[in-house]
Amino acid sequence: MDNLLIDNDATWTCLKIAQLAQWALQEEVLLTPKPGLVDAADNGAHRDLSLELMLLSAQTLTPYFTEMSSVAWGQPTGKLLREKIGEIGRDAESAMLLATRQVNTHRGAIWALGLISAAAAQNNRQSDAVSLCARAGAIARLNDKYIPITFSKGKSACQRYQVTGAKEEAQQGFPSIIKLALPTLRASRAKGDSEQAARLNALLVLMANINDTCVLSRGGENALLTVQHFCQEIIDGGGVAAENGMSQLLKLGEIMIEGNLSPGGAADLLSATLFIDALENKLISRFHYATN
Ligand SMILES: CC(C)(COP(=O)(O)OP(=O)(O)OC[C@H]1O[C@@H](n2cnc3c(N)ncnc32)[C@H](O[C@H]2O[C@H](COP(=O)(O)OP(=O)(O)OP(=O)(O)O)[C@@H](O)[C@H]2O)[C@@H]1O)[C@@H](O)C(=O)NCCC(=O)NCCS
Ligand SMILES: Nc1ncnc2[nH]cnc12
Repeated sequence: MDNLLIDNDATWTCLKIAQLAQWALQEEVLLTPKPGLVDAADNGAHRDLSLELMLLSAQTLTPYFTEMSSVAWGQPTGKLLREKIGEIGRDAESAMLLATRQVNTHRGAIWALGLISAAAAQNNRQSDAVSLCARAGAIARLNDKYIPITFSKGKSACQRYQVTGAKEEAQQGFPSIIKLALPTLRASRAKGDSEQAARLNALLVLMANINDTCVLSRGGENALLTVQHFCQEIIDGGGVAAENGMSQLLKLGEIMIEGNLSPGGAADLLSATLFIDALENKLISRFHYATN
Protein backbone atom coordinates (compact mmCIF):
# COMPACT_ATOMS: atom_id res chain seq x y z
CA MET A 1 0.00 0.00 0.00
CA ASP A 2 2.82 2.36 0.89
CA ASN A 3 4.39 1.75 -2.51
CA LEU A 4 1.13 2.62 -4.22
CA LEU A 5 0.90 5.92 -2.34
CA ILE A 6 4.49 6.88 -3.14
CA ASP A 7 3.99 5.97 -6.79
CA ASN A 8 0.92 8.17 -7.08
CA ASP A 9 2.51 11.12 -5.40
CA ALA A 10 2.68 13.92 -7.96
CA THR A 11 5.56 15.80 -6.35
CA TRP A 12 7.75 12.73 -6.14
CA THR A 13 7.06 11.62 -9.72
CA CYS A 14 7.54 15.12 -11.18
CA LEU A 15 10.89 15.45 -9.40
CA LYS A 16 11.84 12.03 -10.76
CA ILE A 17 10.86 13.02 -14.31
CA ALA A 18 12.99 16.20 -14.05
CA GLN A 19 15.94 14.25 -12.64
CA LEU A 20 15.75 11.89 -15.61
CA ALA A 21 15.67 14.88 -17.99
CA GLN A 22 18.80 16.30 -16.35
CA TRP A 23 20.43 12.88 -16.47
CA ALA A 24 19.68 12.59 -20.21
CA LEU A 25 21.18 16.04 -20.92
CA GLN A 26 24.30 15.12 -18.93
CA GLU A 27 24.67 11.72 -20.60
CA GLU A 28 24.39 13.32 -24.04
CA VAL A 29 27.12 15.88 -23.43
CA LEU A 30 29.42 13.34 -21.73
CA LEU A 31 29.09 10.85 -24.60
CA THR A 32 32.48 10.83 -26.39
CA PRO A 33 33.59 11.13 -29.20
CA LYS A 34 30.77 13.12 -30.85
CA PRO A 35 31.48 14.80 -34.21
CA GLY A 36 31.40 18.62 -34.06
CA LEU A 37 29.79 18.66 -30.61
CA VAL A 38 31.02 19.37 -27.10
CA ASP A 39 32.05 16.17 -25.32
CA ALA A 40 34.46 15.00 -22.63
CA ALA A 41 37.41 15.23 -25.05
CA ASP A 42 36.92 18.66 -26.66
CA ASN A 43 34.51 21.46 -27.58
CA GLY A 44 33.98 20.25 -31.16
CA ALA A 45 33.25 23.13 -33.54
CA HIS A 46 32.26 25.49 -30.70
CA ARG A 47 34.19 28.45 -29.39
CA ASP A 48 31.63 29.63 -26.87
CA LEU A 49 30.66 26.23 -25.36
CA SER A 50 32.43 23.83 -23.00
CA LEU A 51 31.61 20.68 -21.07
CA GLU A 52 31.34 22.69 -17.83
CA LEU A 53 28.93 25.18 -19.41
CA MET A 54 26.74 22.40 -20.85
CA LEU A 55 26.60 20.64 -17.45
CA LEU A 56 25.78 23.92 -15.70
CA SER A 57 23.02 24.53 -18.24
CA ALA A 58 21.55 21.05 -17.64
CA GLN A 59 21.52 21.68 -13.91
CA THR A 60 19.92 25.12 -14.32
CA LEU A 61 17.08 23.65 -16.39
CA THR A 62 16.07 20.89 -13.98
CA PRO A 63 13.61 22.94 -11.83
CA TYR A 64 11.85 24.04 -15.05
CA PHE A 65 11.30 20.41 -16.07
CA THR A 66 9.84 19.80 -12.60
CA GLU A 67 7.55 22.79 -13.11
CA MET A 68 6.44 21.68 -16.57
CA SER A 69 5.59 18.21 -15.30
CA SER A 70 3.84 19.61 -12.21
CA VAL A 71 1.46 21.83 -14.21
CA ALA A 72 0.76 18.91 -16.58
CA TRP A 73 0.16 16.32 -13.83
CA GLY A 74 -3.04 14.44 -14.72
CA GLN A 75 -4.15 17.28 -17.05
CA PRO A 76 -5.80 16.78 -20.44
CA THR A 77 -4.14 18.26 -23.52
CA GLY A 78 -5.52 21.72 -24.19
CA LYS A 79 -4.64 25.33 -24.92
CA LEU A 80 -4.37 26.24 -21.26
CA LEU A 81 -1.77 23.54 -20.69
CA ARG A 82 0.08 24.54 -23.90
CA GLU A 83 0.26 28.15 -22.76
CA LYS A 84 1.47 27.24 -19.27
CA ILE A 85 4.20 24.99 -20.71
CA GLY A 86 5.17 27.74 -23.17
CA GLU A 87 5.56 30.28 -20.37
CA ILE A 88 7.72 27.92 -18.31
CA GLY A 89 9.74 27.06 -21.44
CA ARG A 90 10.45 30.76 -22.05
CA ASP A 91 11.44 31.21 -18.38
CA ALA A 92 13.77 28.21 -18.78
CA GLU A 93 15.36 29.82 -21.85
CA SER A 94 15.92 33.06 -19.89
CA ALA A 95 17.45 31.14 -16.97
CA MET A 96 19.71 29.23 -19.39
CA LEU A 97 20.92 32.47 -21.02
CA LEU A 98 21.52 34.06 -17.62
CA ALA A 99 23.52 31.06 -16.37
CA THR A 100 25.58 30.77 -19.57
CA ARG A 101 26.06 34.53 -20.13
CA GLN A 102 23.87 34.53 -23.23
CA VAL A 103 25.16 31.34 -24.87
CA ASN A 104 22.49 29.09 -26.41
CA THR A 105 23.35 25.72 -24.89
CA HIS A 106 20.01 23.90 -24.88
CA ARG A 107 17.23 25.83 -26.63
CA GLY A 108 16.10 22.88 -28.71
CA ALA A 109 16.45 20.53 -25.73
CA ILE A 110 14.20 22.71 -23.54
CA TRP A 111 11.57 22.41 -26.24
CA ALA A 112 11.83 18.63 -26.75
CA LEU A 113 12.47 17.51 -23.16
CA GLY A 114 10.00 20.07 -21.80
CA LEU A 115 7.18 18.69 -23.94
CA ILE A 116 8.13 15.11 -23.06
CA SER A 117 8.28 15.95 -19.31
CA ALA A 118 4.76 17.35 -19.55
CA ALA A 119 3.54 14.33 -21.52
CA ALA A 120 5.05 11.95 -18.93
CA ALA A 121 3.25 13.72 -16.09
CA GLN A 122 -0.09 13.91 -17.90
CA ASN A 123 -0.51 10.16 -17.66
CA ASN A 124 2.24 8.25 -15.89
CA ARG A 125 0.49 4.94 -16.52
CA GLN A 126 1.05 5.19 -20.26
CA SER A 127 4.73 5.97 -20.43
CA ASP A 128 5.66 3.81 -23.41
CA ALA A 129 7.61 5.74 -26.04
CA VAL A 130 4.80 5.87 -28.61
CA SER A 131 2.21 7.22 -26.14
CA LEU A 132 4.67 9.73 -24.68
CA CYS A 133 5.63 11.12 -28.09
CA ALA A 134 2.02 11.20 -29.28
CA ARG A 135 0.99 13.25 -26.23
CA ALA A 136 4.03 15.55 -26.53
CA GLY A 137 3.19 16.08 -30.21
CA ALA A 138 -0.43 16.92 -29.41
CA ILE A 139 0.69 19.64 -26.97
CA ALA A 140 3.20 21.01 -29.52
CA ARG A 141 0.52 21.25 -32.23
CA LEU A 142 -1.60 23.62 -30.16
CA ASN A 143 -1.22 27.30 -30.73
CA ASP A 144 0.34 29.36 -27.94
CA LYS A 145 -0.88 32.91 -28.45
CA TYR A 146 1.83 34.27 -26.14
CA ILE A 147 4.81 33.09 -28.25
CA PRO A 148 6.67 36.28 -29.22
CA ILE A 149 7.41 36.65 -32.93
CA THR A 150 11.19 36.67 -33.00
CA PHE A 151 13.97 35.95 -35.46
CA SER A 152 15.59 32.54 -35.02
CA LYS A 153 18.35 30.81 -36.93
CA GLY A 154 16.15 27.72 -37.10
CA LYS A 155 13.21 29.54 -38.70
CA SER A 156 15.47 31.32 -41.14
CA ALA A 157 17.19 28.03 -42.18
CA CYS A 158 13.80 26.31 -42.59
CA GLN A 159 12.55 29.11 -44.85
CA ARG A 160 15.73 29.38 -46.88
CA TYR A 161 16.13 25.64 -47.51
CA GLN A 162 12.43 24.75 -47.48
CA VAL A 163 12.75 22.14 -44.74
CA THR A 164 11.04 21.39 -41.45
CA GLY A 165 12.94 21.79 -38.15
CA ALA A 166 12.66 21.40 -34.38
CA LYS A 167 9.10 22.67 -34.15
CA GLU A 168 7.69 20.24 -36.72
CA GLU A 169 9.70 17.30 -35.35
CA ALA A 170 7.83 17.75 -32.06
CA GLN A 171 4.49 18.51 -33.70
CA GLN A 172 4.69 15.24 -35.66
CA GLY A 173 5.29 13.29 -32.42
CA PHE A 174 9.08 12.96 -32.76
CA PRO A 175 9.17 10.49 -35.71
CA SER A 176 12.99 10.60 -35.78
CA ILE A 177 13.07 9.23 -32.25
CA ILE A 178 10.30 6.66 -32.61
CA LYS A 179 11.29 5.34 -36.05
CA LEU A 180 15.06 5.82 -36.02
CA ALA A 181 16.96 6.69 -32.85
CA LEU A 182 15.20 4.52 -30.28
CA PRO A 183 15.13 1.38 -32.50
CA THR A 184 18.81 1.94 -33.36
CA LEU A 185 19.78 2.38 -29.69
CA ARG A 186 17.97 -0.81 -28.71
CA ALA A 187 19.06 -2.90 -31.71
CA SER A 188 22.65 -1.91 -31.07
CA ARG A 189 22.41 -2.91 -27.39
CA ALA A 190 20.68 -6.16 -28.36
CA LYS A 191 23.51 -7.14 -30.68
CA GLY A 192 25.97 -6.71 -27.82
CA ASP A 193 27.44 -3.29 -28.62
CA SER A 194 28.66 -1.25 -25.67
CA GLU A 195 26.30 1.44 -24.30
CA GLN A 196 28.67 4.08 -25.71
CA ALA A 197 28.50 2.51 -29.20
CA ALA A 198 24.71 2.13 -29.01
CA ARG A 199 24.30 5.84 -28.15
CA LEU A 200 26.76 6.94 -30.83
CA ASN A 201 24.89 4.83 -33.41
CA ALA A 202 21.63 6.51 -32.34
CA LEU A 203 23.31 9.92 -32.80
CA LEU A 204 24.58 8.91 -36.25
CA VAL A 205 21.16 7.78 -37.44
CA LEU A 206 19.73 11.14 -36.34
CA MET A 207 22.53 13.05 -38.08
CA ALA A 208 21.98 11.00 -41.26
CA ASN A 209 18.29 11.79 -41.42
CA ILE A 210 17.18 15.06 -39.81
CA ASN A 211 17.33 18.53 -41.28
CA ASP A 212 19.56 19.88 -38.56
CA THR A 213 19.10 23.64 -38.74
CA CYS A 214 22.39 24.10 -36.82
CA VAL A 215 24.32 22.36 -39.64
CA LEU A 216 22.27 24.20 -42.27
CA SER A 217 22.79 27.66 -40.80
CA ARG A 218 26.51 27.13 -40.32
CA GLY A 219 27.30 25.31 -43.58
CA GLY A 220 24.30 25.33 -45.92
CA GLU A 221 22.67 22.52 -47.90
CA ASN A 222 25.86 20.93 -49.25
CA ALA A 223 27.34 20.64 -45.79
CA LEU A 224 24.17 18.97 -44.50
CA LEU A 225 24.19 16.47 -47.39
CA THR A 226 27.90 15.68 -46.93
CA VAL A 227 27.43 15.06 -43.20
CA GLN A 228 24.32 12.95 -43.81
CA HIS A 229 26.09 10.75 -46.40
CA PHE A 230 29.13 10.29 -44.16
CA CYS A 231 26.93 9.20 -41.23
CA GLN A 232 24.93 6.84 -43.45
CA GLU A 233 28.15 5.20 -44.64
CA ILE A 234 29.23 4.49 -41.06
CA ILE A 235 25.79 3.03 -40.29
CA ASP A 236 25.84 0.91 -43.47
CA GLY A 237 29.26 -0.39 -42.47
CA GLY A 238 27.78 -1.79 -39.22
CA GLY A 239 28.02 1.29 -36.96
CA VAL A 240 30.77 2.54 -34.70
CA ALA A 241 31.50 -0.87 -33.14
CA ALA A 242 32.31 -2.39 -36.55
CA GLU A 243 35.84 -2.48 -37.96
CA ASN A 244 36.80 1.10 -39.00
CA GLY A 245 33.58 2.46 -37.46
CA MET A 246 35.31 4.42 -34.73
CA SER A 247 38.09 5.68 -37.00
CA GLN A 248 35.47 6.89 -39.49
CA LEU A 249 33.61 8.66 -36.68
CA LEU A 250 36.82 10.42 -35.61
CA LYS A 251 37.47 11.41 -39.23
CA LEU A 252 33.97 12.89 -39.45
CA GLY A 253 34.74 14.86 -36.28
CA GLU A 254 37.81 16.37 -37.94
CA ILE A 255 35.84 17.27 -41.07
CA MET A 256 33.14 18.93 -38.97
CA ILE A 257 35.59 20.98 -36.92
CA GLU A 258 37.36 22.06 -40.11
CA GLY A 259 34.04 23.07 -41.68
CA ASN A 260 32.79 24.73 -38.46
CA LEU A 261 29.79 22.37 -38.39
CA SER A 262 27.86 21.20 -35.35
CA PRO A 263 24.79 18.93 -35.23
CA GLY A 264 23.11 20.62 -32.23
CA GLY A 265 19.65 19.43 -33.31
CA ALA A 266 20.74 15.77 -33.44
CA ALA A 267 22.37 16.18 -30.00
CA ASP A 268 19.07 17.44 -28.56
CA LEU A 269 17.15 14.57 -30.12
CA LEU A 270 19.68 12.11 -28.70
CA SER A 271 19.09 13.47 -25.18
CA ALA A 272 15.33 13.24 -25.82
CA THR A 273 15.83 9.61 -26.95
CA LEU A 274 17.76 8.73 -23.77
CA PHE A 275 15.09 10.49 -21.71
CA ILE A 276 12.25 8.54 -23.36
CA ASP A 277 14.16 5.27 -23.07
CA ALA A 278 14.61 5.88 -19.33
CA LEU A 279 11.01 7.07 -18.80
CA GLU A 280 9.62 4.02 -20.55
CA ASN A 281 11.66 1.66 -18.39
CA LYS A 282 11.38 3.51 -15.08
CA LEU A 283 7.80 4.84 -15.05
CA ILE A 284 6.28 1.67 -16.47
CA SER A 285 8.14 -0.59 -14.07
CA ARG A 286 7.25 1.58 -11.06
CA PHE A 287 3.60 1.42 -12.02
CA HIS A 288 3.72 -2.38 -12.29
CA TYR A 289 5.61 -2.55 -9.03
CA ALA A 290 2.89 -0.51 -7.34
CA THR A 291 -0.05 -2.47 -8.67
CA ASN A 292 1.29 -6.03 -8.43
C1 LIG B 1 10.29 25.54 -31.51
C2 LIG B 1 11.54 26.08 -30.86
C3 LIG B 1 12.54 24.93 -30.72
C4 LIG B 1 12.16 27.19 -31.69
O1 LIG B 1 12.62 26.67 -32.90
P1 LIG B 1 13.28 27.54 -34.05
O2 LIG B 1 13.64 26.61 -35.16
O3 LIG B 1 12.41 28.69 -34.37
O4 LIG B 1 14.54 28.16 -33.33
P2 LIG B 1 16.01 28.03 -32.92
O5 LIG B 1 16.30 29.10 -31.94
O6 LIG B 1 16.94 27.93 -34.06
O7 LIG B 1 16.03 26.68 -32.10
C5 LIG B 1 15.85 25.42 -32.67
C6 LIG B 1 16.84 24.51 -31.98
O8 LIG B 1 16.40 23.16 -32.09
C7 LIG B 1 17.51 22.32 -32.33
N1 LIG B 1 17.34 21.73 -33.70
C8 LIG B 1 17.85 22.12 -34.86
N2 LIG B 1 17.39 21.36 -35.87
C9 LIG B 1 16.56 20.47 -35.32
C10 LIG B 1 15.75 19.41 -35.86
N3 LIG B 1 15.71 19.17 -37.17
N4 LIG B 1 15.03 18.68 -35.01
C11 LIG B 1 15.07 18.91 -33.68
N5 LIG B 1 15.82 19.91 -33.10
C12 LIG B 1 16.53 20.68 -33.92
C13 LIG B 1 18.74 23.19 -32.21
O9 LIG B 1 19.14 23.21 -30.82
C14 LIG B 1 20.50 22.89 -30.53
O10 LIG B 1 21.32 23.80 -31.14
C15 LIG B 1 21.45 24.88 -30.26
C16 LIG B 1 22.53 25.78 -30.74
O11 LIG B 1 21.94 26.44 -31.86
P3 LIG B 1 22.46 27.83 -32.37
O12 LIG B 1 22.30 28.91 -31.37
O13 LIG B 1 21.88 28.00 -33.73
O14 LIG B 1 24.00 27.48 -32.37
P4 LIG B 1 25.30 27.69 -33.04
O15 LIG B 1 25.31 27.26 -34.48
O16 LIG B 1 26.32 27.03 -32.19
O17 LIG B 1 25.46 29.26 -32.95
P5 LIG B 1 26.70 30.14 -33.23
O18 LIG B 1 27.80 29.64 -32.32
O19 LIG B 1 26.99 30.03 -34.68
O20 LIG B 1 26.22 31.52 -32.82
C17 LIG B 1 21.61 24.30 -28.92
O21 LIG B 1 20.96 25.11 -28.02
C18 LIG B 1 20.88 22.98 -29.07
O22 LIG B 1 19.77 22.98 -28.22
C19 LIG B 1 18.22 24.53 -32.62
O23 LIG B 1 18.98 25.60 -32.16
C20 LIG B 1 11.26 26.50 -29.42
O24 LIG B 1 12.46 26.96 -28.86
C21 LIG B 1 10.12 27.46 -29.10
O25 LIG B 1 9.22 27.76 -29.84
N6 LIG B 1 10.18 27.94 -27.91
C22 LIG B 1 9.20 28.83 -27.33
C23 LIG B 1 8.87 28.43 -25.91
C24 LIG B 1 7.89 27.27 -25.84
O26 LIG B 1 6.78 27.30 -26.36
N7 LIG B 1 8.25 26.23 -25.17
C25 LIG B 1 7.31 25.15 -25.02
C26 LIG B 1 7.74 23.96 -24.35
S1 LIG B 1 9.28 23.90 -23.67
N1 LIG C 1 27.00 18.33 -26.89
C1 LIG C 1 26.60 19.46 -27.50
N2 LIG C 1 27.49 20.26 -28.13
C2 LIG C 1 27.07 21.37 -28.77
N3 LIG C 1 25.80 21.80 -28.81
C3 LIG C 1 24.88 21.04 -28.19
N4 LIG C 1 23.53 21.20 -28.07
C4 LIG C 1 23.09 20.18 -27.33
N5 LIG C 1 24.10 19.34 -26.98
C5 LIG C 1 25.23 19.85 -27.51
